[in-house]
Amino acid sequence: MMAFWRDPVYLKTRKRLHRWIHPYRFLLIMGILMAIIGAGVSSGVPILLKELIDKVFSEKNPKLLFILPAAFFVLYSVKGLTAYLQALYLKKAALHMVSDVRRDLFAHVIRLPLSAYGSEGTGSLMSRVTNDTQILQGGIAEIIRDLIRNSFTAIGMLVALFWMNPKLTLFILLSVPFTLIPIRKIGKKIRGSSRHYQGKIGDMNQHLSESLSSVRLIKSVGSENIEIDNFEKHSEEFTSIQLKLVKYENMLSPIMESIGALGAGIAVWLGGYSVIHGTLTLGTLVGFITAAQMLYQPIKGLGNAQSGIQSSLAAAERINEVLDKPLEEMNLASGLKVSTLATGISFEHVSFRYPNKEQSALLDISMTIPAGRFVAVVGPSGSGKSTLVNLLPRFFHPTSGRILWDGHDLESLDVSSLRDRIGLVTQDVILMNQTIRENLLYGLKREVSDDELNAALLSANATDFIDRLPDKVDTRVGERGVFLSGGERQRIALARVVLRDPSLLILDEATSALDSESEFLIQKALDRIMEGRTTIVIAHRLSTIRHAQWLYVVEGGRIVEEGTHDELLKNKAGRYLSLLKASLRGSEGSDGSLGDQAAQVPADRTL
Ligand SMILES: Nc1ncnc2c1ncn2[C@@H]1O[C@H](COP(=O)(O)OP(=O)(O)OP(=O)(O)O)[C@@H](O)[C@H]1O
Repeated sequence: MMAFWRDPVYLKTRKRLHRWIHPYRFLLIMGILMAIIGAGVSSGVPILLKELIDKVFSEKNPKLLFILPAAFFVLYSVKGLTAYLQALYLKKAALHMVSDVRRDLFAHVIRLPLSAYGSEGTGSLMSRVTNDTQILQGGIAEIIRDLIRNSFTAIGMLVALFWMNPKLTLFILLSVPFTLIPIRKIGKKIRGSSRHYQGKIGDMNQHLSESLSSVRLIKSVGSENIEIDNFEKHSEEFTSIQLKLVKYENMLSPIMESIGALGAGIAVWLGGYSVIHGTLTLGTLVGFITAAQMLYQPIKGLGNAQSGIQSSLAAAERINEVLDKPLEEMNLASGLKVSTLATGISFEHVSFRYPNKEQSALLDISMTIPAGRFVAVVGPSGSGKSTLVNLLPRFFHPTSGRILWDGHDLESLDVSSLRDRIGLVTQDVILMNQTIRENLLYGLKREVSDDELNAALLSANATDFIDRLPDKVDTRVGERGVFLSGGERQRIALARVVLRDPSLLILDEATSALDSESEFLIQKALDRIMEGRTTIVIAHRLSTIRHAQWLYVVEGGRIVEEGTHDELLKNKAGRYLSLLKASLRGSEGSDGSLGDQAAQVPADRTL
C-alpha cells in the first residue's frame, strides 16, 4: 500500500538513507520493538471485552469480575508506556539522523566548486540545508511512528478479528482495497504540492537574504515599498500553496473513515444477524465491533503516513539535487603538495569560458612570471583580469591550455596546499562578524603568538587604528566588517596575508580611490609585504603601475601588450598609452604627452 520503496526518489536516496540510518539502528530497533509490544497489547483489548461480556455477564462468573478490569488496567498501562518509549526512541533516532543529513548537506554545499554558486542563490541553498532537512525529519519521525505502529496494530487487530470470527473478518476486509485508490491519488497531489511548497520557501528565503544584504541600496534608491510588495507576493503564493497542501493532507482522513465505517457497518449487520439467530455470542460481537473500529484507527494513520512519506520524498528530492552536484576536485590524495614557488608560474595558451557564457573570457593567454617578480595586469573593465587571476587558486579550470606552477600543471597539484601558498586580497575585503584577532587567524592551520600577530599588524600599518578601538584586537568588526572603514578593512586583510606567509600574492586593487592617508599607509604596507614574494596585482593605481617590474595589458580576454611601464609608454599607438590617456582625460580633461603627465599625476590616481 505504501509502496514508497518502489519510488524512484526513494531508490535513489536509499543508499544515502542507509548510511544515515546505520548509526541509529539500535534506537530504531528498540522503537520498532516497542511498537510491536504496543500493537500486541492493543489486540488484547477486544478479546478481553469479549471475555468480559461472555464470561462475566452471561455466565455470571464473579471471580473474573475482578481479574478482567485489572487486566484492562495493565493492558492500557503497558500500551501507554510502549507508546511513550516508542516515540522517544524513534524521535531521537530521527533527530540525530537529520542532524547528520544537515551536516552532510552543509559539508557538500561548502565544498562545491565556485561555479556551482552563481546559478542558485544563497537564500535558496540555505533553505535546502535548514528547511528541507526539517521537513525530512518531521516526515521520517511521522513515517516511522505512523507506519510502523499502525502496521503492527492493524496486524494485531486482524489477528484478534480472525481469532474471534474469521468469516466476518473476511467480509469487513472487503472494504480495504477501496482505501488504496484515494491514498494513491491524493498522495501524488501531496508530493507535487509539497515540492512546490519547499521550492517556494527557498524563493522566499532567497528574496529575504538578497534584500537584507542589499539594504543600503534599497534605502538609497527608496525601493522599500517595492521590496515589501515583492515579499508579500512571495508570502501570499506561499500561503496559497500551504492551503492546497492542507486540503490534500486532510482529505485522506475522512475518506478513510467513511470506508472504515462501511466495514464496521457490514460487521454490525452480519454480526447482529448471527447474534439474533444464536450463532454468535453477544461478547464476540461487541469484541468484534471494537476490534473493527480499532482496526480503522491504524488504517487511517497509514493514510496520514502517506502525507509524511510524500513530503519527505519531495524534501529528499531537493536534498538529492544538492548532494548530486559534483564536488570540487581537490586532488587531496593524489596531488603533488606544493610548499614554495621556486621558479615561477607560466600560462600556456590558456583559454577560459564561463559555462553560462558563449564568448570566452580568456583567449590563448601565454605568459611567464618568474618567482619573485612583481607583475601588474591592466585593462579596461570586463577585459578578463579577475578571471585570469582566479584561475591560479583553481577557482576555475582552463577550458584549454594549462597553467604551470614550478613546471607542474596546476591540475596535478593538491589544491589545498596550492591555496595555502597563495595570498589573495580582493577589492571587497571579506571579514567575518568576529573579532579582529579571529579574523586574522581565520583558516590558519598553525599557532600564532601575540608577538607574531602584532608584527603582522605592524607591517600592514594596522596598529594605530586598532589601538584606538575599545577592545583593541578583540573588537568585533560587525557583519562583513561594517564597523571598519574600507582602508582599515584592507589593512586587516593585508595583515591576514602576512600571517599566511604566501609564496604568491594576488592583489585586486580597489577601483575607487581611498583617501590619500589610507592610500599611503596601504602602499607602504604593501611594499613591505611584497618583498621576497611573487606578486600579481590587478592594478588601478598609477603608483602600482609605475613600480611594477612587468605589465600585461589585457583586452577582450587577450594579452595585447606587455613590457615595463617605460617601454609601453614609448609605443605611441599602443593600447597601454590610450588606456592611461583615457583615465587621465576622465579626471584631468587633458590628452597631452602622457609620459610626462603620468609622472606628474598623484600616485593615488586610479585607472
Ligand atoms: N562568474 C561569472 N560568470 C559568468 N561570466 C563572468 C563571471 N565573472 C566574470 N564574467 C564575465 O567574464 C568577463 C571578464 O570578467 P572579469 O571579471 O574577469 O573582468 P575584469 O577585467 O576583472 O573587470 P573589472 O576590472 O571590471 O573587475 C566579463 O565579460 C564578465 O561578464
